[in-house]
Amino acid sequence: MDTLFPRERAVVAPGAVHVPGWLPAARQRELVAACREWGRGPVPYRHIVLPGGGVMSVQSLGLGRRWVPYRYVDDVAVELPDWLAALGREAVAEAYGEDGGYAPDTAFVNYYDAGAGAKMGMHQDKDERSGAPVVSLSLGDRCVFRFGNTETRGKPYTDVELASGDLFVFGLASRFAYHGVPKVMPHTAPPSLGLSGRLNITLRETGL
Ligand SMILES: O=C(O)CCC(=O)C(=O)O
Ligand SMILES: [Fe+2]
Repeated sequence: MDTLFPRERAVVAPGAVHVPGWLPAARQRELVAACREWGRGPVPYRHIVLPGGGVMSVQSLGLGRRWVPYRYVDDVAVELPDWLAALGREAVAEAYGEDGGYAPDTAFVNYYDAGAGAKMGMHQDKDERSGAPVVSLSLGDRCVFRFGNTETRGKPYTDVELASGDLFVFGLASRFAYHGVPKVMPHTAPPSLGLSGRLNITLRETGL
């Protein structure tokens, strides 16, 4: 990534850790290939329709235990691969120094079409019955990831730039913090990745 200054690991809030460039380029390419493959599977990427009638600008696909707004249902359309759960465990160990037995059973793959202005509003990930951390991996275009507090969707929050290969883990006191993606910067993906837009893979333990 071509920034002027090296980007450094940061604890954005207690339990919320940003590790820039965690995924090597080859691993990023493998993950992009896997995301493409999942899209060819039984369930395509789609814009989720919320109960109020709103349509999300992000296109998503679920692996492992399936989520429909706003709950997990007891069925699996596409398995969560063991290698991805293992990567999640490594991610937690990287962020916290130990993996705490992390065993994610669900993942969301989100595609942000940067040209179409895809973004995600401030929300909490709170349909899980587990306090285990959320692991987020970024691929492709850079974005502004807004990481807030557990009380309100508003301030105080911190804006973090997430780039391809970055890891963000939020757990402990930040597990139920509001967060969102107000902006994706088009044409900022590493050219060698062959991806236009941004992919985000988010792993969670449902505790169900
Ligand atoms: O795209 C991101 O970085 C965040 C995604 C997210 O918050 C979610 O899927 O719940
Ligand atoms: Fe989220």
